[in-house]
Amino acid sequence: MTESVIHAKGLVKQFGDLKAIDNLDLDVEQGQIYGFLGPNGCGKTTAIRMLTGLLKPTSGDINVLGLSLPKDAEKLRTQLGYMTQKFSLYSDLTVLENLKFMAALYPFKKQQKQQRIDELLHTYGLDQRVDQMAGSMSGGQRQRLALAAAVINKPKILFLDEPTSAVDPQNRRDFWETLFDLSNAGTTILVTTHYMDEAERCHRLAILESGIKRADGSPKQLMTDMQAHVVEIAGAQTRELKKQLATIDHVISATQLGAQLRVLVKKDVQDPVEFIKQQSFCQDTWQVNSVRPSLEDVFVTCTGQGRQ
Ligand SMILES: Nc1ncnc2c1ncn2[C@@H]1O[C@H](COP(=O)(O)OP(=O)(O)OP(=O)(O)O)[C@@H](O)[C@H]1O
Repeated sequence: MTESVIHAKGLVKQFGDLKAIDNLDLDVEQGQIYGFLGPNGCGKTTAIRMLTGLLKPTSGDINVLGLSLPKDAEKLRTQLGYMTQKFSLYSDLTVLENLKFMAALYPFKKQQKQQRIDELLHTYGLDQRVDQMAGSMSGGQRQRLALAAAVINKPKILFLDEPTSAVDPQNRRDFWETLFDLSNAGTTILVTTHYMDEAERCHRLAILESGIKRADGSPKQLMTDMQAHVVEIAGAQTRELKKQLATIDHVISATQLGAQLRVLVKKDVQDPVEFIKQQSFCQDTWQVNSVRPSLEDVFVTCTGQGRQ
């Protein structure tokens, strides 16, 4: 079995009356890209801050790269990289100045430092922009600079908090290619997101809601194990049909996608297509088909209104 480099057991973080993280267990293997998927405020940043040693848990155990947190946080610092949610670089410094500033936080020898900066400028396509102010760069360019800065110390584990919230789909794709290069070279990556397409790229992910882990597994495994059938209905008067479906006990949710309704039906229904067709309001002209689940279906089934 591959080594677990992040291990948490019974992790709790309480802010006054609010339990931001509630009894979280976590195991992340070396080289894995592990995602935290969840809505705003579900506790993703709080979890990352505890796993990097920046925030003390209320209770629970954390072991990262064999070190116990928060006790050994200082020993761990040089082995981690952390790209925070907000743009954490200096807008009024150039690309080069920002990288030099970050490099000064680590014990580089002078020549080593320049070599590493040159390497990063090249890898992240920034060599033509060394003298550009970070504040004048596009969202995608800034994100590349932030990533270069986060990996300047060649971290064993890289934490990324909603890294692609300000970039377009092409930049997001390119960014993920870079993450797979890092993962392939042995870097473990923990990334938070609320985008389904991003979560789907992870080797493994945890779905978080109100600080609680609702599901954990590879995207494929989560879709296979989902506790619901997915049915698509094409026909007239979809808005009215949606309202009627919402009143049926075995229907978890119904949502409109273009001209069709995508309906989640509880797993204990044997034949979901027949089940829909047998409803009194179902019209013969409607096309009802069983379809493969998506990660969004998994998310809806195990969170919010899906949890009945
Ligand atoms: N220092 C703090 N003091 C009090 N409450 C806090 C503190 N930090 C976070 N919280 C609360 O804990 C909950 C989880 O916040 P957190 O930032 O971890 O969520 P998140 O999933 O990262 O959200 P987002 O996607 O919006 O960043 C929120 O309700 C937040 O208001």
